[in-house]
Amino acid sequence: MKHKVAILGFGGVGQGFFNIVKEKNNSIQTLHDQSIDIVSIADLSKGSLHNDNGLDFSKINSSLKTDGTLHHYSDEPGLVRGWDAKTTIENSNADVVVELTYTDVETGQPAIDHCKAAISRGKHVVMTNKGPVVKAYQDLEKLAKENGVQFLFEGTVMSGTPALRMPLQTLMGNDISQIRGILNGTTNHMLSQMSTDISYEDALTDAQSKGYAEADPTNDVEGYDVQGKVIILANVLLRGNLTREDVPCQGISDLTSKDIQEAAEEDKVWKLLGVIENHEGRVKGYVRPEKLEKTDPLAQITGPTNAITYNCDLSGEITLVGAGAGITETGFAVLIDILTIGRS
Ligand SMILES: NC(=O)C1=CN([C@@H]2O[C@H](COP(=O)(O)OP(=O)(O)OC[C@H]3O[C@@H](n4cnc5c(N)ncnc54)[C@H](OP(=O)(O)O)[C@@H]3O)[C@@H](O)[C@H]2O)C=CC1
Ligand SMILES: N[C@@H](CC=O)C(=O)O
Repeated sequence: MKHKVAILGFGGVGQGFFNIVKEKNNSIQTLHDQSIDIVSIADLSKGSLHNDNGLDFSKINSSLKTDGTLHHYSDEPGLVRGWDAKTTIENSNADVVVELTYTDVETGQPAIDHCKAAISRGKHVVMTNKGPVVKAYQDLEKLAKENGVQFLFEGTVMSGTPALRMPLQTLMGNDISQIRGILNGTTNHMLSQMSTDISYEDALTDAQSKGYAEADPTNDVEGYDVQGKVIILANVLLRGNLTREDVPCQGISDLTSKDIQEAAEEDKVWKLLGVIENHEGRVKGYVRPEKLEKTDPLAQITGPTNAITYNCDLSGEITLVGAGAGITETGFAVLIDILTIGRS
């Protein structure tokens, strides 16, 4: 099976996904009988390219190497430049639209419109952008069903670690009464760095330089990113109907290096937690920093690594530990969603 893919947003994750396809397309074809043609890329400032016959990976690579944009991609028959995201969805021959633009958890836009336009045209949507899942999960899921396409978003929670697919598929039949986790790579990395005397500002700059942080890192440090993930987990796994107003949210911006040192002296460690409680179908969630005993399994999780514990009635506590952010890890989440479409 050959997937024709359009990428909207060619920042860290877009390029992480592109590099994976460039390196692994042949082995994926051999092992899984699927391959990926990138036919369109649309980005605000890096430029936009489309070719019905597929774009040339080596030409994309060399243009990126020149100055980080697509402007140096050389001409070829069938090449179209300059389509914006909307035109790409309308005109591209892609059967999968990959939505990797900025997350806006307040409005979900413009990504909700991108999803609706793609799904209404019979295109599958794969995304790591949390906005549309936080704001419009039920509507988009319904629209996807009506149009006979898939709407997949594994990378929205814990990047390439299967925090959604694992419970949906392999914990089926359990009642999950609680989900509790460290769900943001940026802040966990910052808290780990701050415990080694690195300042809050330097720790944030480091997380940004490594591609973990949101375009506006306020979303990370004020907890809004975790709040979005709590809503996604609650609504997708537990059939909740939570909105941002339902989830009290406190981030780490008030925590100082002194607080972290004082906790260490008490053998404790500060962690930013996202928690969802499910009492017989009444689903609630919150986000706040908590001072954990060093013996708590979540206290051991450092750097951009995340962890999530599902409290299940049949299988007991199951904890998943893995990357919470990162461009290759999140690029992998896009790949696994596309391969899942191919399998079904
Ligand atoms: N980085 C990570 O570890 C993870 C990220 N995510 C999510 O994945 C998405 C992508 O993340 P990441 O790649 O790190 O973010 P970046 O900020 O690096 O990239 C986003 C890209 O989208 C482009 N863009 C924004 N709006 C539009 C638009 N309307 N049309 C076309 N292009 C647009 C930007 O253009 P411009 O060239 O102008 O900047 C930028 O290149 C985000 O929603 C993020 O929340 C999810 C999990 C992990
Ligand atoms: N900014 C987020 C990226 C993934 O969702 C994080 O740091 O976890």
